[in-house]
Amino acid sequence: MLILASSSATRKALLDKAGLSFETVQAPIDERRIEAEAQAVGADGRDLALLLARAKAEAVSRTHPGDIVIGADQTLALGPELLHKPDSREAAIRQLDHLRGKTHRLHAAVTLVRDGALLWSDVQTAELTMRDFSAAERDSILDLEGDAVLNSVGAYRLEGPSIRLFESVSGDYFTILGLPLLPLLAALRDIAPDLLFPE
Ligand SMILES: Nc1nc2c(ncn2[C@@H]2O[C@H](COP(=O)(O)OP(=O)(O)OP(=O)(O)O)[C@@H](O)[C@H]2O)c(=O)[nH]1
Repeated sequence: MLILASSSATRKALLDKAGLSFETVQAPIDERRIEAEAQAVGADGRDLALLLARAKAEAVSRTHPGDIVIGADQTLALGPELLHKPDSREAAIRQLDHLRGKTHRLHAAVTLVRDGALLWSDVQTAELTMRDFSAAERDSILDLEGDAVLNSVGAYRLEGPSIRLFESVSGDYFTILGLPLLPLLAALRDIAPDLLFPE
């Protein structure tokens, strides 16, 4: 069985649309604690995404012997600063105002783990520049997006009306949504082709 160790509805949707059959299991890890420990030894956004993706897959692998577990994590770096998913509309407003008119990076990491062993990992980075949008424009986009932006590290959904807040985007679409799907599919074809086309 293929397992996605993520509670992300977006990641689940991407694998569903790719026609994969899998289970989702939320990883029982303390992301903030791992982040604090990693940053204390100088980890940057890219390192942290990989560390968390691996920790999630390893944690779920321990309770699912024999299964291939996909771990994934995405960090948002504005210069050296790491931003996180907003927990309210007010926090989303603050987050978008913080990103307005600037360029930030999204680091999306993905891992494959079986019986605690790391089989494969990858980290992809995208660079996104936001327009210097007005507060009125920001608020009308948040009205259109609703609570969906609370599940997104940048308080936006590139595939939704939020796209109107962007100046430019460079990098893979799936990386921005939070799961480097093409490298993951290539790794699964290599490691467990039967899981891509279950009998
Ligand atoms: N739909 C959508 N989701 C996005 C976008 N950018 C980032 N995200 C989501 O932002 C979230 C990043 O937070 P993570 O900590 O990696 O994942 P999570 O949602 O908390 O889920 P876990 O894997 O259980 O930690 C992921 O769910 C991404 O799918 C976007 O443009 N569109």
